[in-house]
Amino acid sequence: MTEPDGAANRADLPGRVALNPVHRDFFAGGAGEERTLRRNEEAFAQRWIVPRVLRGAGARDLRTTLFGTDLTMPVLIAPTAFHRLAHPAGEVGTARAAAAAGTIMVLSMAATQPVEDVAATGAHLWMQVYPQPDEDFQRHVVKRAGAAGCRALVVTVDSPVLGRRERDRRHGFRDLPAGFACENMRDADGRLRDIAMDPALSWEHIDRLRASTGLPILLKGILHPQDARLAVEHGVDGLIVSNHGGRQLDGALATVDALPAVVRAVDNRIPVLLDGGVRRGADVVVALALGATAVLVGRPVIWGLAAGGPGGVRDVLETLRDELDHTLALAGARRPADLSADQVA
Ligand SMILES: Cc1cc2nc3c(=O)[nH]c(=O)nc-3n(C[C@H](O)[C@H](O)[C@H](O)COP(=O)(O)O)c2cc1C
Ligand SMILES: CCCCC(=O)C(=O)O
Repeated sequence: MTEPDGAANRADLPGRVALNPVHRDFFAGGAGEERTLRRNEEAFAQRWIVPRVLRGAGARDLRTTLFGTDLTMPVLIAPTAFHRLAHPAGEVGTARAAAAAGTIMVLSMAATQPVEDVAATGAHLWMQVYPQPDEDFQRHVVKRAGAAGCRALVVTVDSPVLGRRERDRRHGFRDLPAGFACENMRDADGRLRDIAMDPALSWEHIDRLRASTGLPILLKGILHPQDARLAVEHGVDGLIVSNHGGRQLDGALATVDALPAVVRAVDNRIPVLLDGGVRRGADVVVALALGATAVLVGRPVIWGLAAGGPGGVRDVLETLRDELDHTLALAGARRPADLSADQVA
């Protein structure tokens, strides 16, 4: 997706603030040569929809239910870090747009505003966490998210170590600037912790997390069908096929290429979601036809936030909704569930 570049023709957008180029590269960039980052979008561009005709489909119905929450469309907001670097409205601004659009926002563990403030917008929230080796602290974060009203946990499992983002290295960008903090990384005494990434974590960590909370748990960052099977065996409630928007393992499989095998392995036992490279309604249709229950968008939301605050995010979501509705009509489907894998070539 084209990045906002501070061009003058965007100055008319309400709430727009110029994006610091270092922060723009943080949002836009991926790991290594950014092969996976590019491939996520290219893989969608190489999928072709085979429409069905004369099905009397009528007006579309995009509604979707996930773990008891009704959404107006199968497009969610992926967890992304540091929204206050994109716009002063921060995660609260993004959540206002999610509430207005009737979808779920997945709040990043690296959010720059407290989950309680974000939840006060009335948006449906899920909380994303990187599994923390200090399990007492992790339970504290999970409890706090639940108390604030988050309805599910998204556990990101593709980050045993942080990806090498060369744009950030060139800029020397390592951390949030002064005056910003990961507000949901405070311990019970209010002290800030760093987000830990730990290559020693295993399925036992997920088992203990599973036993410690009644919230539905989704694993984010699944690409291999065997991991999908293991997730089901370990009592996980949902999967997100993701390569972290190409920010972790450069060279990892594109998500739409990974989706069919994961869907087969899961065999309808739990919902399978996908993120990475979803930019248009046609991409959503392809993912749904290949068996995803819903998709999430990452960078488009950030660009909307940077360009226009909550209204900019709303524009991004409503554009995706319109395109999805239109593409479904042209594909001969009334509901997402009417699509089938034989409609993708
Ligand atoms: C700037 C940025 C920050 C991100 N931060 C997180 C994060 O804190 N936790 C997480 O699980 N994923 C994070 N992701 C990955 C997204 O959740 C998602 O997998 C990815 O952005 C989807 O790809 P897309 O940007 O092509 O839509 C981040 C992605 C970006 C671009
Ligand atoms: C330590 C938080 C990193 C967030 C991020 O940039 C990502 O997950 O891609």
